Amino acid sequence: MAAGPRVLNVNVGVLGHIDSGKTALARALSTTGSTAAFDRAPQSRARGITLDLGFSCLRTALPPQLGPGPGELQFTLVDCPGHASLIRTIIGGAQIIDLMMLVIDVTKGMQTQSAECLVIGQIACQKMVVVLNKIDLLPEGKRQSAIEKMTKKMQKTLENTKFCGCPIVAVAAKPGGPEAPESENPLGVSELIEVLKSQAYLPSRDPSGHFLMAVDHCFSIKGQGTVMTGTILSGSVSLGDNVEIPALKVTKKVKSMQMFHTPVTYAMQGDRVGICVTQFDPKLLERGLICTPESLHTIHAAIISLKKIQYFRGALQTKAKFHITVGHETVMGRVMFFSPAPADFNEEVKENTFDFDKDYLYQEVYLSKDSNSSENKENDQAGEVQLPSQQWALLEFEKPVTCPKLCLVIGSKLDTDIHANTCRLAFHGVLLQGMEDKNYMETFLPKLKVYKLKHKEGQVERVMDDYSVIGRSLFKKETNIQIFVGLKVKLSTGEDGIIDGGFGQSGKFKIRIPDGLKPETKTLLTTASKKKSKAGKGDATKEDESSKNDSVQPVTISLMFKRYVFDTHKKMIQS
Ligand SMILES: Nc1nc2c(ncn2[C@@H]2O[C@H](COP(=O)(O)OP(=O)(O)OP(=O)(O)O)[C@@H](O)[C@H]2O)c(=O)[nH]1
Ligand SMILES: [Mg+2]
Repeated sequence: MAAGPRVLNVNVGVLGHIDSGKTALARALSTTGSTAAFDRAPQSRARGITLDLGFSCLRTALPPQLGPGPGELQFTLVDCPGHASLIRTIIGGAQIIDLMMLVIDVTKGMQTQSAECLVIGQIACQKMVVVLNKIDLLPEGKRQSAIEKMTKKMQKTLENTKFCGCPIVAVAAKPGGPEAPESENPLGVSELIEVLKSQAYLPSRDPSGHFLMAVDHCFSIKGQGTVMTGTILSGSVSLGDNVEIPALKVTKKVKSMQMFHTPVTYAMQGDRVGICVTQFDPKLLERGLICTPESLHTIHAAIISLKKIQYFRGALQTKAKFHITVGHETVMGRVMFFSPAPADFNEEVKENTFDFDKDYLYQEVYLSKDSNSSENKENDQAGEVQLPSQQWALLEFEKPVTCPKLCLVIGSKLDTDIHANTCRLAFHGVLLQGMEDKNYMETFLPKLKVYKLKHKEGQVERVMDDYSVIGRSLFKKETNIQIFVGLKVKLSTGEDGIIDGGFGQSGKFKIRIPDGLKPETKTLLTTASKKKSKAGKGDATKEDESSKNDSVQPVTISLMFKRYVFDTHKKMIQS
């Protein structure tokens, strides 16, 4: 470890709607700039928007809650882009921060991407500070009352979020806007620094486990090698360690390391470091992960636990495609939702594990208060829809992704029109099980016991004798009835029956009633048959005709069974 005073690092994300003044605020806050801060990229400057994460830092005295003893607190400011199209970068940025600043243009209030950032913050961050920026644009006489009004509004917005009651600070990061001289001093920034200090906490710092680092910049230094800078997400790293760049499948030795311009020999979770390796072309890696060799897995499909994002309009449909951010990568993927089997509905589920021994119920749509699918009609009749405490999804990716175990997953509809003023983030969850085998369909999925409940209805055509009836309209003409032989059915009059075999060529079948038909049922059926044969006089010989003629029969037959979605034999199972 480096000698000298103790320095603690806290990553502070700067998030908010486009043009709210995030970059201006980061600039006002920082005393030391680091690589690629402040829209240094030429494309960024030309367009006046932030295209990538910007890093800068600010050092202050250690606040009392992080004491005792001498030392310094370093805030690494992670300036995120605001433009809607860059939401993937924002999600990546949010996963490395400990404390989030949500920047709001005080003259505009909450805007579409402020809301999306708030959602991301709720998923990925512990703490938040709201910054009302551009207060210089409020007429001086009415400034205070306008700030108070917006503060109240924000408090209301945050009421039902985990950030309820968080500090709200009013500033002007760049009074006068872009044309104002640099000498114009920002307003409220020293107050904001005090608030940040009061909110700072020691993020979890645990040197155990695999080393994993989110790299945000990669560049070469003549005569030294290639430097990758980033935040250590887990584990630790020492000089001489081998680290893998999984996206490129190469392993390199750590030649030297720096933490904010100071050489170090060791760094751990929460630290921001630059790692120098040799013989590696920096052009090959821009953004990405490096890790302990072979500690990440590359997966083609995954099982996740998930929750719908409340602000997402519309239902989450099975088979729909989403943009899926898995850890730090985003790919297209298809989803299939499933819930606990009814028997396990109220059972506590263990966090971060998936139980392959249990049965799960396939769902056409994710069950939520607003999902009024016909599937849930039976549930609905009780009034309120009963929702399970946990639901899951199977994700099938269009391209394999490389990610750590148990990483964060966010599903979004990024193809939604960015001017549509709606939340594009649809669900979030935890990756419970990845499937590394390309042939997971054959090798893995059969282990996943998700079933569909099938319900078929038909009618009793006529009585054969006291212990058997002929049924119809349950199967199609071409159905191989043989595979249904032996399955149990129930008559609407209460009798249990067993499918005995086909009858004729038109999909009719024979049902055996082991306990015999009730006399009432027999009467009911005989009267109905008589009526029918009268009506159909002349054609009575044509069996086929009568099955098309859907005259109402008084007794219905219902067949219920479950079938596992991934069972290659398509077995029908009855309890
Ligand atoms: N009047 C006034 N203008 C400001 C203030 N802060 C920022 N601006 C202006 O608002 C515009 C946007 O500022 P940026 O800091 O680039 O905004 P941003 O949120 O980083 O934008 P993106 O990164 O593209 O989302 C610039 O023209 C700034 O000069 C402020 O406190 N007062
Ligand atoms: Mg910016």
